[in-house]
Amino acid sequence: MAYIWSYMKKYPLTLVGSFLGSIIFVIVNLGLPTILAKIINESLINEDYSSLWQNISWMFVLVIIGLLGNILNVYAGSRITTSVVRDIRNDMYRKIQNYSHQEYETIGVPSLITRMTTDAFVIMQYTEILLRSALTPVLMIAGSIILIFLNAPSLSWLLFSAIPFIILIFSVIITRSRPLSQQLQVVLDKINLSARENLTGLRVVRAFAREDYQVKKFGRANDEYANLALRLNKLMGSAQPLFAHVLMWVTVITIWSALGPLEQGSIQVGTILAFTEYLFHALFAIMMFSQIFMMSPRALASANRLKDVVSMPISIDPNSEGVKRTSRQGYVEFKNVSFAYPDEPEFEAIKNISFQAAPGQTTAFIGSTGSGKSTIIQLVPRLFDVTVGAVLVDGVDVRDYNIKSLRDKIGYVPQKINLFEGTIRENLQFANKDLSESEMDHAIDVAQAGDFISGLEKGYDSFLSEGGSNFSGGQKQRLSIARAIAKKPSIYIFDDSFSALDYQTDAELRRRLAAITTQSTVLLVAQRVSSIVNADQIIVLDKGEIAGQGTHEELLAGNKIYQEIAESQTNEGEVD
Ligand SMILES: Nc1ncnc2c1ncn2[C@@H]1O[C@H](COP(=O)(O)OP(=O)(O)OP(=O)(O)O)[C@@H](O)[C@H]1O
Repeated sequence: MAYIWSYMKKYPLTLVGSFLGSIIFVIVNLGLPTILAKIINESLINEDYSSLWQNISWMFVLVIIGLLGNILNVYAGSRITTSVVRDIRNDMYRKIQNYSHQEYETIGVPSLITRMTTDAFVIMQYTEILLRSALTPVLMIAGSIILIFLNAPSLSWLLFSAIPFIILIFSVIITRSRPLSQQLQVVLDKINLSARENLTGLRVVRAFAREDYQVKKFGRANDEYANLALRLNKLMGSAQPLFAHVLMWVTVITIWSALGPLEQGSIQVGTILAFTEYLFHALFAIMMFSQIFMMSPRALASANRLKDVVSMPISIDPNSEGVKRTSRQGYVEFKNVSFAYPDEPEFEAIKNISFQAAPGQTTAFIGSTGSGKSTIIQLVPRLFDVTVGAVLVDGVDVRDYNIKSLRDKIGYVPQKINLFEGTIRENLQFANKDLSESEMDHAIDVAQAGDFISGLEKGYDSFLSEGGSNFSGGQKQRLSIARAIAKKPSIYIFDDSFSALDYQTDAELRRRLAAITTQSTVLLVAQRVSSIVNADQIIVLDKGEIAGQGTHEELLAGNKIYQEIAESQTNEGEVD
């Protein structure tokens, strides 16, 4: 509740409007039966037609005020609920932008999506219920009790004997629904994970003809959700009929117990009619009020999941007051760096790594799969922080930089290509929003992407689907490289970025890159020896440790692991 209130209170005027609407609603709903009782008891029985018309006119006035109140209530309520959910989503999205990989991995991308969509939607529904069922029912209960005591005190016991039944019904429902509501959101995460995995891996699923398996896997999560939802809906759905049942009994008992006083003339027909209306409003208000508690377990579960996202401590401090400018450009140094991934703190993915890279030089990393190549280069843009030692860029520890300034220095081409939905132009401008047409031509040209783009009908305005899935692996790699070049960084990082290129394109691209990186340092992860023969230094990795360091010729002469890699590729006819 406090969580939602922290968002609701940002809209004080709209809140006042909603409260005013609630007050009008109560006045109108209790005013109408009160006037009706007057009409029956006074105007009709005494055949006083002038007071009859007067009362009917008051009823008209009340109905019109009620209509205006309703409009105000609905309008203000909608504004608040939609604003609250929009603000929650914006806050989440902003926070997620600052997440490091560790935070993403802790919550998981599918869960983040469920939280931003479904959990936020649950909060929207709950805000709506709060606005509808908090103030109005309280006023309605208070007003009904006062009017019952003023007009029919002898029947008030009926109200008080019905209240425990209503409270009992809702207490049972609320207690039982709490664990179900919490489970429901967790199972929804599973559905999201399964759907996402299936849809993003559609080609693999088809290629392995595993559609049935995937359908069953999704079906299991979906069935689990349906079972839980059914149990929850049955519980929630039983509230209304049980309430109606209590109300019917109370109405029958009211008529029955009013017969005596009616005969004795101590109570009038209009009063009984008004009493049943007050009673209905009071009990209905209790039911409305209970909705807050019925919905609260689910809302609480969702609010906690949303709060977890926003309050998640950021493991990589963006250090906004950190270093923004350096006199040197393009120097990278690793000083005795060891690193363990946060989810496996016992296992050091890289151990005691030291090397220096200077502008105009290419430093290449090679080694068997899982030897730690990607891990090393991810430490330069501070995607993770070192566990031991230090990474220096231009002489400054990367942790001392303003993180944006550090990353501005780097053009990163990740192993898993990430292009965004939009045009080629937009994807390149992602690196540099002020990119001129000639700069774009140059980046595309160096990345060897000009040929295939000129063959496209719309050229730079050709559209990439989500993740660039309508382009080939090699085309995507070249666009990703062009995007890094467009940034004109002082440090280039290529993580296995040439693997999808044919040998000729790979060689030409490296030649063109060498020409534009005379003032920049290049860190390059490669699988093929042919991609790194001209590197100024090659670092051979084995199980996270440096097993050799030198030029291609030096390593070929004296490093066993490098010799084995080169030999295996020569046998395949790969090395130039
Ligand atoms: N996010 C992660 N969480 C935990 N361990 C990880 C993570 N990423 C990589 N590792 C582990 O760290 C080690 C080094 O992985 P890394 O990706 O750096 O290897 P690599 O040399 O780049 O391999 P490849 O050539 O296959 O890309 C491996 O043992 C891997 O299992």
